[in-house]
Amino acid sequence: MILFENVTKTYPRTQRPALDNVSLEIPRGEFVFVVGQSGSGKSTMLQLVMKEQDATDGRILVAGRDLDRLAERKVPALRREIGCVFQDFRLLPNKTVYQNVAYALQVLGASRSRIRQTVPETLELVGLAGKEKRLPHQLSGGEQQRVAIARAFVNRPPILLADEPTGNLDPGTSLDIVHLLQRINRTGTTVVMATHDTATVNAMRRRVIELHQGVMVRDQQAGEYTTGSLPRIRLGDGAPLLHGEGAGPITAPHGPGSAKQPDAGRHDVSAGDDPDLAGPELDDPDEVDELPPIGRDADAPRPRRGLFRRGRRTPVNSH
Ligand SMILES: Nc1ncnc2c1ncn2[C@@H]1O[C@H](COP(=O)(O)OP(=O)(O)OP(=O)(O)O)[C@@H](O)[C@H]1O
Repeated sequence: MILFENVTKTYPRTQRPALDNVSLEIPRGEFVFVVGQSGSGKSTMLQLVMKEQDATDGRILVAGRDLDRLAERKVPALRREIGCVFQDFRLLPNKTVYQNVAYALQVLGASRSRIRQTVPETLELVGLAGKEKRLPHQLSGGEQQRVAIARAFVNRPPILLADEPTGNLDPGTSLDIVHLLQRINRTGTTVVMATHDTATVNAMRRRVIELHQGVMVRDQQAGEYTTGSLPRIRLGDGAPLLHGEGAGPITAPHGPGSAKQPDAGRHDVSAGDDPDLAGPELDDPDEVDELPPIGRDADAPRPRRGLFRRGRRTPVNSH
């Protein structure tokens, strides 16, 4: 599903690669944490998957597509396969919960009947049934992130990328959000979550890919994440540092086995047409221009700072 073969990314006018000869495979349906200090290359990795950035060297396959050979006109189709969640939620402030989620389908040209069916069932999935008519400022931080997850997932993408989705949330709420991502993962969607959040990673015990100055230094099933306190192993001259002696098996990157298989991980959740759950009609089709960057909104103008560039880091109330 996602394959990196000897991928290097060096940004213009920089000395050191942001990602340095990274090889990995993430099979369909997996849940993976990407961890590492600030500047280690986590966001760059996610941007490469989205083709928000191009690799300087190496090969990337995503959902059966070789990104280096993907024509520009086919990038929107790639992005429709990928939902994105960010630290700062990026909701439309003047739209209700329902409208924020419906919008993601509307820009994809979904029919009204599909929107009326899918939005309520997705809001129910993320635990927001009953809050359809609230505006983002009437929600807690955790609830806002649930809306963002609903928006990213409403089209049932086979891949969900989450870049520091718990960065603005307190520990308990963070765990709730990661449990929600796990629930989405159980529907067959591959989840890749970049995070600094050691407690969450340690609570979940899923696959952990660790980056250090752009180098992948760990790829571990059922991994932990402990910053600074574990002994480090030197592999040899010039080799990367390896964390976590005794912390569990350290696996080699997977081979390129399944990466070319077409994605079939979509999952439909059926729900009835409950009028109580149906939100207000979208009043203005021209609102498409206001849509903030999300993964599947491939046709919207791309922000200059990139889909995965950080916005504010202002803590918000997450209770
Ligand atoms: N557009 C860019 N132009 C130049 N350098 C960049 C750009 N984006 C990222 N970098 C550099 O690439 C390296 C990796 O950055 P990246 O944002 O991928 O790290 P990160 O692990 O996601 O960090 P953080 O956790 O702070 O978000 C850093 O040295 C960063 O300064």
